[in-house]
Parts: sequence; structure tokens; C-alpha cells
Amino acid sequence: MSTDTAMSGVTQPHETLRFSGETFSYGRKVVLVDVDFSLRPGERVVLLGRSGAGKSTLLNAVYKKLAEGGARVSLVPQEHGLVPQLSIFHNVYMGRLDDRGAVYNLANLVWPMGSERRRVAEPLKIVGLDGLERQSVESLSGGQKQRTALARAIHRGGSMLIGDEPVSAVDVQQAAGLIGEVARRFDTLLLALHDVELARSVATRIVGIADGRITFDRSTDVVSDEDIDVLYRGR
Ligand SMILES: Nc1ncnc2c1ncn2[C@@H]1O[C@H](COP(=O)(O)OP(=O)(O)OP(=O)(O)O)[C@@H](O)[C@H]1O
Repeated sequence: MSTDTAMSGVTQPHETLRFSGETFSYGRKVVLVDVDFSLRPGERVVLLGRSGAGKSTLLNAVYKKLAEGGARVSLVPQEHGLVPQLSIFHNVYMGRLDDRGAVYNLANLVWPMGSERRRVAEPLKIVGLDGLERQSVESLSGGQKQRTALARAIHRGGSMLIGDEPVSAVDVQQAAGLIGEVARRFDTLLLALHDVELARSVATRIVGIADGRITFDRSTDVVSDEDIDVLYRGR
């Protein structure tokens, strides 16, 4: 994916990130144009739009820019980003790989220490996978894999979580519970969700994406049902 900056995208002191007038494309395929988007600490921003609108494209661009700037960001990618042959413990442990040296990590991946097992047990309990840490990820259901990716993000910690449809594979009640758990643990959230009710319940700001651009970016309490319906109307 490439980014063209039409205007200066200088982040203001109160902002975590800013894009100004940017275009996001894959090779010659332009996905989003004229993107003005900022993220401030403490915000809970949800991206809404039809499949293929460009939500993942924007989330990935935000993650890349923050990571390049050295920010600690926990990510739940759409395809989970798990290592299927390894256990739940190993995958969750990997959320904090960059906190430790290679030797410590290698030792723990081969023969996990009790202290690390206990640390990983906590996020697993939060997502309802306690007791399953030895199970290999390839043997899990879609919802269990997604909860493993959420546990890895919770284990990683920090103040910011970016999640690309992070609860799409679990039932409505479980999704609301899990989003509540991450909202309690991360100060700043940027999520792509397809459940509009869930989006309204968690977001302080909703960003609508359609026809290759951001069509609205407003505080949740002033986003109307019509604003949202327009995003999903067939062409
Ligand atoms: N690696 C890529 N190479 C080329 N085109 C891509 C690539 N990734 C995404 N696209 C295209 O970019 C557009 C936006 O995709 P994106 O995944 O950002 O949409 P989305 O809103 O997240 O969709 P969904 O809700 O289905 O996940 C789509 O037309 C898609 O085909």
C-alpha cells in the first residue's frame, strides 16, 4: 500500500496522529482519496462502511504510521495474525516479544516459565480461553482464534488498540462483553466494526467510509441512522 500526501500532515501536540488530504492505494489501484483523519488520546473511533470500502486500508495506514513513530500499539488484524502450529500460550506470549531479549524469548517459547504462564493466563481468562493454553491454534474455532488474537493484544497492553473487526466471529453478547473489556483496558481505540449497535455503544466518534472517501467523521451522538444507512445502500 502506498500513501501520497497532498497537504502537510503534521501531527498537533494533542494528537496521536494526523493524515491530511492523503491518498491510499495498492499499486495503481486507488482505494481512498482526500483522507483527513486524526486520532487523539482517549478517543474511541469506529470506522463503518460496506465490505471493500477501505476500512482495513485506513486502519493499516494508521498502524503503520504509529508503529513507525515508535508508538506502542496493540493490533488485532482481520486475519488474526496467529501462528497456527503453535499453542494459544505461545501466540499470546508473542504479544510482548519486543519487551524481552531473544534468549529470554527463545527459552520461554521452548520451556515456558511459571511466571510467564501466569501472566498469559490473565488475558486468557478475560477472553474466556482459560485452561486451553496448551491447545494449538490450528485446532481452534474461528471465534476462539479471534479471542486468542484479542488476548495477545491485551497481553501486549499499552494505551492504544487498533482492531479490524476484532469480534466478528463471536456471538452478539460475547462481542459486546469483549469490546467492553478492551474499552476498559485501552485508553484509545480505533476499530472497524460491522455491528452498528455495537459501534454506537463503544464509539466516541464514528467515521463513515464510502465511494473511496471519508463521507462523515462526527461525534457519535450526532451521527444519525440516515448517515449510517447511506453507507450501506446498494449501488
Ligand atoms: N493488498 C491489496 N492489493 C490490492 N488491492 C487491495 C489490497 N487490499 C485491499 N485491496 C482492495 O482495496 C479495497 C479496500 O479494501 P479494504 O480491505 O480496505 O476494505 P474493508 O472496508 O476493510 O473491507 P472488509 O469489510 O470486507 O474487510 C478493496 O477494493 C480491496 O479489494
